Amino acid sequence: MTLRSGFPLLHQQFKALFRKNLLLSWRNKRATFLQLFSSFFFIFLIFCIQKAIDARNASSTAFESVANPPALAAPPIPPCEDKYYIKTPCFDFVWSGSHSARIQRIVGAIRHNNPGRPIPSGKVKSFRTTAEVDAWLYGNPMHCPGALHFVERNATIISYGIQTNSTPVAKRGQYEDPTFKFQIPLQIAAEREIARSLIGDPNFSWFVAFKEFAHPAMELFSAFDTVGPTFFLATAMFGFVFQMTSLITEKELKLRQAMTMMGLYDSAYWFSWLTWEGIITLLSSLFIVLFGMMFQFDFFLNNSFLVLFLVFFLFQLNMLGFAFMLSAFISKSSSSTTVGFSIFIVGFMTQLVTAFGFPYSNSISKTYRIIWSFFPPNLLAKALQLLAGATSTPQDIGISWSRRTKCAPNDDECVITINDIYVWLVVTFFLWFVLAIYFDNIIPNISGVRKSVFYFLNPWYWFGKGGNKVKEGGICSCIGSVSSQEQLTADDEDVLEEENIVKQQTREGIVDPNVAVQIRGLVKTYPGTTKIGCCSCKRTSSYHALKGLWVNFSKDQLFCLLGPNGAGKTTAINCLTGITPVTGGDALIYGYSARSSVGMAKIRKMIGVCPQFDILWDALSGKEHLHLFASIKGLPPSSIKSVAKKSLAEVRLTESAKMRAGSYSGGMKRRLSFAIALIGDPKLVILDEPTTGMDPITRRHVWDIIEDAKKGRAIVLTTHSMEEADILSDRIGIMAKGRLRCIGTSIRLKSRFGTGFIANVSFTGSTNGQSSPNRDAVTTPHHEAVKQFFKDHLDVLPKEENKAFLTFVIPHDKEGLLKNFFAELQDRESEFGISDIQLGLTTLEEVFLNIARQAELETATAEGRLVPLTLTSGAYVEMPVGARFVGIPGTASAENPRGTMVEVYWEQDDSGALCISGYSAEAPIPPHVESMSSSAPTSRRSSRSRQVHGIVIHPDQISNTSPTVS
Ligand SMILES: Nc1ncnc2c1ncn2[C@@H]1O[C@H](COP(=O)(O)OP(=O)(O)OP(=O)(O)O)[C@@H](O)[C@H]1O
Repeated sequence: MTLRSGFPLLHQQFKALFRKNLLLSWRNKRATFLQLFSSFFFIFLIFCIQKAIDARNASSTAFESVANPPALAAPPIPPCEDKYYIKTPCFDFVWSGSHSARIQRIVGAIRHNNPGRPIPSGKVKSFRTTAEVDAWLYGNPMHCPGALHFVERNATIISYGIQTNSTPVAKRGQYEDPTFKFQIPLQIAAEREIARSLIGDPNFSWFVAFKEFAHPAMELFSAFDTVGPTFFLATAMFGFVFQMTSLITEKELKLRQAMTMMGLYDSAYWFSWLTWEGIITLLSSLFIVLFGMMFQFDFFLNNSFLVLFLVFFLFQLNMLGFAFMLSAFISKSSSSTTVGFSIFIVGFMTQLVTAFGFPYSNSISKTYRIIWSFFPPNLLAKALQLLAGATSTPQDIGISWSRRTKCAPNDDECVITINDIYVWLVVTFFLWFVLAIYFDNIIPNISGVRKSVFYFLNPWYWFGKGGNKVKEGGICSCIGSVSSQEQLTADDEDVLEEENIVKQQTREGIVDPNVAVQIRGLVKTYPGTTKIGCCSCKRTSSYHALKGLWVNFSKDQLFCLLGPNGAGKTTAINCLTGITPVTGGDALIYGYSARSSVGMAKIRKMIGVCPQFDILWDALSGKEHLHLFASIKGLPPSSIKSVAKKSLAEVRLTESAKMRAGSYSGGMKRRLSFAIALIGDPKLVILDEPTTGMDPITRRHVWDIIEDAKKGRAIVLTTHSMEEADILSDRIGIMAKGRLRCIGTSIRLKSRFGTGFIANVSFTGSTNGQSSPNRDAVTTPHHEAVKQFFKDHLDVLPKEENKAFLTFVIPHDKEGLLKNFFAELQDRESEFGISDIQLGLTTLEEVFLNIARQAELETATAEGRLVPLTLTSGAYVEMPVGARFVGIPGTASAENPRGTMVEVYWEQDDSGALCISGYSAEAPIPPHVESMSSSAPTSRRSSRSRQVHGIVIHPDQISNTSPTVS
């Protein structure tokens, strides 16, 4: 099948990713709904605020245009209860001059003639003098809104004075102006009745009317101007946070890395996100303007639709670019909400400052304006201020499309126009977007790999022909010197032979057509770094994860890489797939070098990878995953459907093809990851623990698929299942501490590194007991007889024993004796009470443990890592991790002149580390073993390390003779 490349592939990848983004948004309905429609909620809130403001202003004509004001007839004296903040009982007014009968009559007339409401006598209070009134007011605050003071000068002159409170007060949004409410009615009433008294005509007409000035409407207090920026910033924050979360999640879950491994173009990735989010932003901006018009805001009705739409669209697009850029700095998706919230708070505060006029004023330096305008919420605040100002009164016509380049109506300073804001938003959007791609390249990815700070200066980068060289370590950390790793000579003869073959082929330039992958002295050293924090420097030393790997992986074969945790298997795979840069050596995959970026581009087309962790989107179905990865790989569109269908059938996921991967079981997810690795018929398939979490039936099924998949391609498998390795592998390499320790077929490894044969002898009539490595635990006459039989004929003692069975390990050199030995044992079965005898070769697991233990022992010895063990006899030993035979200090006697020793049994714990599982009974140390003192290794690291308490005996010294311990 010919895979697409170049622009057609870029286009295909873009379409597939765009569809993926669409599906993710569709499946995450709540988030998408908020992105699109949250503006409705905020516009409704602005509507409510505007209604409240309008209601408050309803009593005033200031906000209306009054061309021909009507006359207001003189108002009556209001009841005192009408006053805000009054204490009852209250008086409508108090007065002084009560000693004058004429004044009394005038006050009586004021009460009776009050228009529309005669005032009862109990609602006024009389005093003789002004001083008495003051004394009463002082002693009874808030019991009366006003006072009249009459003085009868003579028969023709009556003077009067008025006392009222002059402070306007507010209550529930309404203002009370005491001049109009109390003072003027009292004044008119007093003057009317004084005039009538002086003229002597009680019906004398005294009509006073008030008229305000004709005036245009004042600027309305606009909710858009004040709360609009914050509310629309909040609307944009939904998209901002969701976008950051999506990008960071794809980074965090290594989804992006997986797609890159499959040959994804970075440009397809970024533009697919930009296009999809651009569409969402466009719709959301459209809805903002439509909702605003629906609520009949002058702001939306009087400004041009296009002007408004562009303000919201460009602002939200700008925030999107800002989110893209920030996501390069964040590695945990959970942090995006915190970052979003912080941006909102900062935006809220800077918008507040903008609302007060900073820095868009002629009196403030242009430099401030430029700096301020880089933060998108500030530009939004200014744009809304201009647009609100342009529609603040009903006469204002707003900003039309043609006026966008001119000063906004009512903007006296005219420091910035709407068009300037557009330009700023567009330019800064491109800036954020370019910075997002730049930072994404130079900030270490999830594998700690990044490009050089000046990567874009390499012309080849732009042509996709190199320039993708990567580095390790953060840009703000000084990479410590990488100590060079000398190439160590292999200890094992098979490993050495493999190494020599590869070296010879490399030297002589021989291209073996059967070799798919040739690893030539691959070295990987993770550099140590010095991270400079604010108050401290953190140093880490470099780590040699691969110390020179020389190996060939043949076509049509499965090579299994085994090794304990941290052996370097994943590092080797990551070097092959280009995830991590190679420090030394090289790896050729079908002739292309993994060190060259041109080669890596070719390699990516040929490999399929099933990483250790499932790299899947929870919201996408199995079928959608296969369609996506097939498109990224470059399969012709016409074949994608059938290939995906076939792949799903192969991994038995046809039934659940349409189910979302999030609801798959662990085994189903692994199967899907496996199917993704095989898509596009790759010539090299790398499977990193592919069957983890699968049930035994499915696992066997996947093994069948792997077996079938060997044809025409090379497969590299890493696994912790020895059974899997045994069944599937054509060749196995066991790694430990960054080196290949042994290589060969399963049989070869078992016969070379296994302890020999395992004989299991079961007894009749015995109940199952606990197996015990300690042979003192169980003894019966039959047991003793069988043990003696083995001792006499093969010179071995049991490795494990309990009431039910005895287990013996028979060394390879006894193979010639076995036929007669077992024939005789079978003849005497009834005599020994034997129910069954089983004989087998040692397992691969044992080989693995032996290799791992040896590697641990080497390291533990070098590092001085010791493990204590107290024996049942009370003796105490302390040995390096992995030590098998340990002599017990102080046990030399006449009977055992070299002392005694125990064999220590090791197993791997859950984390893969070696721990003691048991130990044998004490046995004499054979005479040929080197002297006790010389064989006790001590730490070469430092004097701080503890001393070995015991004698570590190399297994070869014991196996050179008959087994002495069991
Ligand atoms: N980015 C890194 N920086 C520093 N050290 C690393 C880095 N990645 C891996 N290592 C170290 O390199 C060693 C080899 O790791 P690797 O993941 O290759 O082991 P492995 O054999 O795949 O183990 P497992 O079976 O647990 O997957 C480990 O000691 C690990 O801590």
